[in-house]
Amino acid sequence: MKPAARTLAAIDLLDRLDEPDNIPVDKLLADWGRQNRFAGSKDRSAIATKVYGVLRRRAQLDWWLQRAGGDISNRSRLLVWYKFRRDMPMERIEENFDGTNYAPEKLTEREKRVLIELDGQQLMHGCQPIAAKGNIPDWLEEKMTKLYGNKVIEHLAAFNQEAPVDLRVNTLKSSRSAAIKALEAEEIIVDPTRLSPIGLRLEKRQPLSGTKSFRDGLVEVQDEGSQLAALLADTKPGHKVVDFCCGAGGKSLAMAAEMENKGRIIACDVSEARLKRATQRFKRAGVFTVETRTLSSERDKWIKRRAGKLDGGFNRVLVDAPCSGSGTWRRNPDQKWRTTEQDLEELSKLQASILDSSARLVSPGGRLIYVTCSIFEEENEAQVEHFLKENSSFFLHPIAKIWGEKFPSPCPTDADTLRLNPLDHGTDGFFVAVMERKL
Ligand SMILES: C[S@@+](CC[C@H](N)C(=O)[O-])C[C@H]1O[C@@H](n2cnc3c(N)ncnc32)[C@H](O)[C@@H]1O
Repeated sequence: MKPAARTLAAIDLLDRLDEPDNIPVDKLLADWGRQNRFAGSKDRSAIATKVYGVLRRRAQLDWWLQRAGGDISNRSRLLVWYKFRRDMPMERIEENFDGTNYAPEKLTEREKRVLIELDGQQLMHGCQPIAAKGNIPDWLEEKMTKLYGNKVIEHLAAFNQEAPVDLRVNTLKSSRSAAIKALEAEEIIVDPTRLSPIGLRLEKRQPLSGTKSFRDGLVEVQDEGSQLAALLADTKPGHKVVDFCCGAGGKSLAMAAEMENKGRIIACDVSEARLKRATQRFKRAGVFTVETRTLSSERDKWIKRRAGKLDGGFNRVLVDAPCSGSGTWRRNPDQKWRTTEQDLEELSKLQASILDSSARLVSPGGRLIYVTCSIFEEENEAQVEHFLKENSSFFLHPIAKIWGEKFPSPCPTDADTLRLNPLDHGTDGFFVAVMERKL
């Protein structure tokens, strides 16, 4: 594809992301690649760089557009993003807007004036408000400042970096050192992760799905934060466990390995498609203690039936709740432009309802582990506080206690719950609370 065709494709994709059906950017790009087979891997990668580039810098690009008198559109955003790249002199920008077939219209006089206004400027400007400097929507500025205080800009910058690729070693099939060697033999260089004792971090982004190590189930792709959340469930061989919102099974896989394939995990979700993907992953990993269950909702009749059983409930119920995904902005920068205050309110209600229902499955002395990949208080601490107020038979089990028993690294928090973030921990944003039912 010529440069202008790539530019047009990127603008079209950015416009598509503004539509209300919430297709995540990674899926949109993958679908586009499948539907446009004429595009080679270099084309796809160049288009993705432009799309992510604009999504990660959107608030700053809009700030400059307003200041320089441009209109706010994805075409203008990409144009200004080009302008701030050192490798894009005016001739190259014009080449990307050449007005031919399969290319964006030629630059207007107004657009050219905007570009002249930006001559000699840097994307970051001292007069930008926090929301612009940190590339978040205005309504999130107060929330993020409350969370991160005077380090808010640094935190937002960390949320704007590309996330590393982390792997979890499947201890049913390998040790960390053996997995490092097996990957090295396939020219994949990894380093041990800092916090998770079973994690590896790729030195550089590389396709993994074709490698023997991956196909043989020695490793699974899983963010280090997600690994820690699963490990903090502290499952033991022989336990009975429910993974209440199991999705494609990431945490079930980690728990099954911790349980040495002994015991039973019931992996539930309302999405059949995700459960199907989970089943394939269990097979590859050699996990045979997991059975899947499709729920109609968090109030599914199965829960009522199980909760009423006399044979004691489950030792562990892990709730990896549906959430805003604000902890994963490094991977999904589109998400922050889509989440609204109303979404947060609706999600909070759903989370409370899921917690309330799933708690009924926990046996006396058993634990309810509440996890989100969100950084927002209303989805995290506030949920736990509300739950404990309504459920006096549960108490908070301090994270530091479990951490000290399981991990060689020092516990990153002295609070009773754990909140991870990219700047301090190098992981996605995650929240974990462990609540125990009194005997
Ligand atoms: C954060 S994702 C889970 C990710 C998964 N645990 C993992 O580690 O890969 C949340 C999941 O909750 C599921 N979900 C949404 N509403 C639900 C409900 N009412 N009851 C149970 N699961 C629900 C979604 O389908 C989604 O798979």
